[in-house]
Amino acid sequence: MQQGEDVSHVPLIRDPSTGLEHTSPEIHSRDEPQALHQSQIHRPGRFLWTLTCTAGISGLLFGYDTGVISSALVSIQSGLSGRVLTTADKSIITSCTSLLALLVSPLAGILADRLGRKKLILVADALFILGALWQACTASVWGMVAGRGIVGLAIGAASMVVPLYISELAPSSYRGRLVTIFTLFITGGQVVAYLVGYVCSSHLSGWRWSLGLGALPAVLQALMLGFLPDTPRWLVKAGKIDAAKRVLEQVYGSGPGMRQVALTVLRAIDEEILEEDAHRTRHGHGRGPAKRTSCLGLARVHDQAGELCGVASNRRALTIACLLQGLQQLCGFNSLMYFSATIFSIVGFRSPTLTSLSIAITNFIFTLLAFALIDRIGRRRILLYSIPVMILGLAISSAAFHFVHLKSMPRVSGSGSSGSSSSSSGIDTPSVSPSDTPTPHDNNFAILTILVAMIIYVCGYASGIGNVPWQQSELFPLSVRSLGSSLATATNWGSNFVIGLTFLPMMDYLSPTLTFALYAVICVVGWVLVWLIYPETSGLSLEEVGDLLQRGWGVHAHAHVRRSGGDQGGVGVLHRRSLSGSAASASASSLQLHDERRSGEVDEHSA
Ligand SMILES: O[C@H]1[C@H](O)[C@@H](O)[C@H](O)[C@@H](O)[C@H]1O
Repeated sequence: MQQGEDVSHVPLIRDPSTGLEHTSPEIHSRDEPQALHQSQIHRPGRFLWTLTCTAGISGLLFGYDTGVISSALVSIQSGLSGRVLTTADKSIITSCTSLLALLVSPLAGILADRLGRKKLILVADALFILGALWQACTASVWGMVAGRGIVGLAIGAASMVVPLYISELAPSSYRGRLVTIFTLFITGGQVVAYLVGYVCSSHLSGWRWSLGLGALPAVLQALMLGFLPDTPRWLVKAGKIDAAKRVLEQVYGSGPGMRQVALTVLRAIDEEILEEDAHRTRHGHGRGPAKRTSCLGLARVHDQAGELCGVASNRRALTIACLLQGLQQLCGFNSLMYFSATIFSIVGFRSPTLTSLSIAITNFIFTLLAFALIDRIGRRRILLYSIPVMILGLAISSAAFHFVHLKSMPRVSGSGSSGSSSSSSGIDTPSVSPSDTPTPHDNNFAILTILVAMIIYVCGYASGIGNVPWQQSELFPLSVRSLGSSLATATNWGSNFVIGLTFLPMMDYLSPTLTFALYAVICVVGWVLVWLIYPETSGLSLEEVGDLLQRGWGVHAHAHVRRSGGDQGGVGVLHRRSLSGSAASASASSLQLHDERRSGEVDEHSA
């Protein structure tokens, strides 16, 4: 096949020796150059931006729905079931969202393979709309729990499938940044939710509006998504080669050589699927090649699970993805997201809700920083640099709490009515009387230190661990990508649930000093594990990441990319890969060669 030739019809043919279906042998011509630099890709074009931002609206919904409930709970008063909400009501209403998100995430992986990535986003939209309207109209506490549960289903599905959708569309050199847009939308949604909640809280039934407004972005996204395609990787896997090729040509644009790049990417995807099919046939996983077009059935789930746990590189990928997602939540960040107003209230701030807005805004701004840096610095290095900042912030908070005279602790049981006011977190906090406000002789310095330390912590969080785990899909080969991503997403929601449930009791029984010290210790352990087992994946194609994990954890591989010039640095090079022994070592040397070509490689452990 000549460069630039129109390849609009790429038929599926059956290989008589293996019985596997694959694309035309022309596409697999061994005379083709083995690698093509994606440095030719200047910037993601309008098509890719439209796809990414349209999918990112799910992130906005995720952030909005997780953020808006805190102010809504304050404003509800006796608007549900004709009584004031108890603290237990508030806890159940808040945590049922993460619980349902946790339960749905494994199922979302199956559906993403079965229906396609795009259709699953549409299903999530339908749930977002239903959940928002339900919450806005419900008259009872249990109705609200059901509405929050429906939103939880939507968030669980969206948080699994959207990063997958974006990473399967993005060229490797932009993948980190484009996936980070998802987190930008989440954190932006949280800021919007805090602001909308603040504005609506001054109206009697404003909380119904703030909850119902969540339907609007979902309607918008569903309308836009109707015109957009599924990912090339899912399309190839579903046997829709022509459609996949069309999408790739749109993603890579029509500049000089870009059709060739699109064709090479198509070939790499196709080869990956072929090799995985062959590997599965050889090792007895799955039912062989006929699955190319029927691989989306539920019967595959068992095989996928076997492949995920039975193949060493997949096990490593799963361990890393779950480690990062677990760390993202167990480091305690969402205890600030949900309860920062409570914390600021008990230490004596006069306007805890507005003070807690500073947390949401810092989170958003530093996610912007991550967006700018993630592909330049790399995922691993950004974590190794930013986690110590988090540890510093937590350690200072922990120490400062020791010197603060707390007004009194939030109560984790009892009614929200007597003698207490509700913070925007939805948890009862004691009223702070004028005499409670700190005096210069009291602990103003320590209180201010807590605020500054928390902001330092959020800066570290948002620029690293708040984003990097959502790059999870890149760790898995296509055959187990959905299942692996969904288990990692479940780890995220499981840990989120644990943090939401344990934070207040820990503050109460352990003390704030020990609670924050514990989060700091978790971050130290997390940093060591990241250092030991998380390799740099920045700039590698999805197919190359698989190569990296085949020979151990890959942290010693000189796979990091030093930028050879602005945005063009860290380019991905496409390589053939094979799961067979000899080809694997050939692939290993090709990776080395590829790395040698990249200027200024660094030893990962020196990063
Ligand atoms: O990546 C996001 C982001 O960091 C949010 O601010 C946080 O609330 C979510 O739990 C997390 O998954």
